[in-house]
Amino acid sequence: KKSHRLYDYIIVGGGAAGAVLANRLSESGKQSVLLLNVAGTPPDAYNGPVLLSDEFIVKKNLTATQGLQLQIIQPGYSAKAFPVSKTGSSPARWLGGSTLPGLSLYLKDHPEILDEWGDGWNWTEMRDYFDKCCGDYGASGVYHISKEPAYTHPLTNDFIAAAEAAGFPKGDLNTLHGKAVGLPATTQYEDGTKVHAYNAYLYPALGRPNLKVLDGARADRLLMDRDRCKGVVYRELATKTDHVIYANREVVLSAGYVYTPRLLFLSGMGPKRELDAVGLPVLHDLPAMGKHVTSARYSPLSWRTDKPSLTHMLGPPISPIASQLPDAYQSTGQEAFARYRSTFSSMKRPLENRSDVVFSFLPMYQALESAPLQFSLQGEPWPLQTNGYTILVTLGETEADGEITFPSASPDVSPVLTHRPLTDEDWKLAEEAVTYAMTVWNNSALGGTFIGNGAGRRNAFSAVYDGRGSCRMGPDRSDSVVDFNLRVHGVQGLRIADGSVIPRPSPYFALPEVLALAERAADLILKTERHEVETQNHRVEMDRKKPALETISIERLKQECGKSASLYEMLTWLEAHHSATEPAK
Ligand SMILES: Cc1cc2nc3c(=O)[nH]c(=O)nc-3n(C[C@H](O)[C@H](O)[C@H](O)COP(=O)(O)OP(=O)(O)OC[C@H]3O[C@@H](n4cnc5c(N)ncnc54)[C@H](O)[C@@H]3O)c2cc1C
Repeated sequence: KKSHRLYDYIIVGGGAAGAVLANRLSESGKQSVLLLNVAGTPPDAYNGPVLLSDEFIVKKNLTATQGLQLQIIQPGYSAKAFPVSKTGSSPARWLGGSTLPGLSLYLKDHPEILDEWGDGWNWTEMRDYFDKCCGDYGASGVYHISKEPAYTHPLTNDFIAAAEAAGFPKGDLNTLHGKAVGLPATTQYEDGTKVHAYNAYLYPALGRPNLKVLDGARADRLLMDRDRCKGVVYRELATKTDHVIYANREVVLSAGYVYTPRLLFLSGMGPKRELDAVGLPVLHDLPAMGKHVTSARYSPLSWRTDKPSLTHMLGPPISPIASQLPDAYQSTGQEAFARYRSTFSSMKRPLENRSDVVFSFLPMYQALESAPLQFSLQGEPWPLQTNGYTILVTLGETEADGEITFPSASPDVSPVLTHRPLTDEDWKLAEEAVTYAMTVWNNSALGGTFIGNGAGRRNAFSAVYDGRGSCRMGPDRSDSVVDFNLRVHGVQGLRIADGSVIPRPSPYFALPEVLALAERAADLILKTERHEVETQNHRVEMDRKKPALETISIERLKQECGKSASLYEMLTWLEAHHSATEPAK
C-alpha cells in the first residue's frame, strides 16, 4: 500500500534535468513521483528579460543555503574572485535550477562531440531527444527556442561584420558546421522573456495528482540496503528536522554537477581514500566520483570605447545611469559568437575537424575579477564604471580539468571545486587563440582601445561556471560513475540524470545537452519499468496456467501404496501420479 512516504520514483533536484524527469515520469498518471528540491517556486522576476535575473540575483544573494555554498578555487589564477557575499557562489536553488540565472544561450555541442559520449548517446540517437525538448525554433518542442536573441546591441553587429571580413561565414551556429560567426539561438520568447525549466517543464505538470513537489528540502543521504538504493534522507530546512522517503522503483539524482556527487559521497559512495579521510563508511569505492570535471577555460579581452555600451544602458543597480533603452535587459550578455578550429589542434589531431576555440562577444566591459563568473557578468563593483566591450576567448577542450572534493562528512559543510590551471599544451592553444582574436578585432570597425588588464595571459584563463563530468558515464567503474543506462555502477535502484554524467567537454554551456539527456533518461527509466512489468505479468500468467497442486492425504497414500509401504515407495507413486495428471504441454 502506498503512503505519502513511498513513491515509485524519487527525483532529487528540480533544475533543468529534474524538471524534465518530473514531467515525463508523471505524464501517464500511472507512476507516483516525488520531486525534492532545495527551494520552491521561483520569483516572478526570473520570467523577465535575461539580464534582470543577473541583477536580481546580485541583489538577493539567493544562494546562501547552508552546505550549498560551493567554494571555487583556481590555483594560479591572477585575479582575486569577487567576494561570495556580493555575487553568490553556486547555481540557483529554486525549482528550475541553473536555468533561472542562465544567459539563455542555446548552442548545441558539435555532433562530433556527442559521438564520443558512448553507447546509445551519439548524435544520430540523440537527435530525436533534442527535437522532443526544443524542436525547431518555436515550431515544436516543450522548451521554446528563438533563432536569434530578442535584442542585439549595435556593437555586436560590428563584431560580426569584422569576423565576416576576416573569413568567418555567417549563419546558424546550431546547424552550420566548422568555422562560423553568428547570433546565438536563445531560450527567450520574442519579447525577451526567458524560458526556463520551471515554466517549460514543471509548471504544466503541477496539477497532476501523481506528482508531488517537496521544496525547502535538502537531500543529505541515500538510504541503502546493501547494493540497493531504497530512498532518501532529507533535511526540512525550515524546521531543521530530518525525514526519510522511500522509492518503490528508483531514485534519480538530478542535483547538478556539484551536488549530485556530494550526495553520493555523503552516502558512502566515492573515492575510498577520501571517504576514509572524513570517517565515512565506504559502501562503494567509486574512484571517478567528483573527478574529471570539465569546464571551458576563457579569458576576457576588453576594449574601452566611446560608443555607448550595454554597461551604460542597464540602469541601477548595475549602472549609475538610468536605462534609456529598456531593451538592453533583453540582452543575453554574450550576444554573438565566432568559432574556428585552431591550427594547433589541427596539427595535433589531424583526423578531427570540429571548432575548438570560440570567441563570444559582450557589448560591455568584463573584468578579470568576474572569474569564474560567479553570477557577476561585469566583474567590477556596482555601479559599473568602465565603458567597453569584451571578447571572451574560450578554449573548449583543454587538458586542464578539475575536481570536486568534500572536506567533511557533514552536509552543512560546502564542497570545494578546484579548476586546474592551463597545461603547457593548453597554453600553446591559448596563445594562438588570443593572437588570432587580436588580429581580427584590434583594428576592426569596433574601434576602441585595448585595456591592458592582464587578460589573455597564461594566468588569466578562468573556468566558466558550468561543469560536466563529475559523475561521468562510461563502461568501467574505475573511470566512470554511471553506465550507459545512467545506473550508478554496482548499485540497483539508483540513476543519475543531469549535467554531471556528460563525459566530453565543449566550448559551450550544457543546457541543450542536459535537456536532451533528461528526455532520454526518462525513456530509459520507463522502458525498464515496462520491461519489468511485462516480465512479472508473464510470470503471473505462467503460474496461473500451472495446475493447482493436488493435496494428497496420508490416508490416500496408504490406500494406494499399502499400509506398510516405505517412504521411497510412496514418493515413487506420487511422482508417477503427478506425471499422469499433468496436462500435456
Ligand atoms: C549563471 C549560469 C548561467 C548559465 N547560462 C547558460 C546558458 O546561457 N546556456 C546554457 O546552455 N547553459 C547555461 N548554463 C548552464 C546550464 O544552466 C546547466 O548546464 C544546467 O542547468 C544543468 O542542469 P542540471 O539539471 O544538471 O542542474 P541544475 O539546473 O543546476 O539543477 C540542480 C537542482 O538541484 C537542486 N539541488 C542541489 N542539491 C540538492 C539537494 N541536496 N537536495 C535537493 N535539491 C538539490 C538545486 O536546487 C537545483 O534546483 C548556465 C549556468 C549558470 C550557473
